[in-house]
Amino acid sequence: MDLLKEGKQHLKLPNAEIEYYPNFLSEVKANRYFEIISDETNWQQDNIKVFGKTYKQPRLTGLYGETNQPYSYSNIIMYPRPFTKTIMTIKRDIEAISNEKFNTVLINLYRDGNDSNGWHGDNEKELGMNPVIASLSLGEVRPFHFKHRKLKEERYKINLQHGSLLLMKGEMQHHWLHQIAKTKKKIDPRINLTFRRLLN
Ligand SMILES: O=C(O)CCC(=O)C(=O)O
Ligand SMILES: [Fe+2]
Repeated sequence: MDLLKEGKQHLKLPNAEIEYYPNFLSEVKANRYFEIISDETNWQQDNIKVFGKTYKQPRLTGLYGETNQPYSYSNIIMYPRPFTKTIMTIKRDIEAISNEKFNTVLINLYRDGNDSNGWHGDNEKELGMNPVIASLSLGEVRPFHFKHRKLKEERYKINLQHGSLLLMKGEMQHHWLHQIAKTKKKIDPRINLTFRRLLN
């Protein structure tokens, strides 16, 4: 029985396509990857500027890539480290299921409910037109909110499960915004890996 296929959910929305695999990784594999990625990632906390004021980004991040091409977003420039063995293995499995190729991964660590990722689209120039972004979630379940920039009734939420894979496709990054909101609840850490393909 093909559990991955069985668990696949496909959402066709105006200007976006989403595929969600709630059980992409087994519980055992997801637990193991959570531990390895927590330990091996060279976590950094950058400063971000919001309306001229400087703040610490409300989460820790790490960037890994095939090339040494930097990635910049929200006035931050990140320089990649080479892929680790674990990241290569995860990347291979995500490429197999998605039929896409990725050369960069941005890793986020949300230490608790105070950590977040504000409304944004991953629409940086170096990702090109209609990028496919593959997002793997490990650890605490957090709601992923997304809303259309213009069609106000188009707002949704997916609770991203431990070991799940979310593929964002089509025009989504140009027409929609997404976020991981803060919460007052006492929650455990969550790690998210977003695989991307940077054009050179
Ligand atoms: O943590 C997530 O699920 C989303 C991360 C994200 O949107 C990003 O890194 O661009
Ligand atoms: Fe994003």
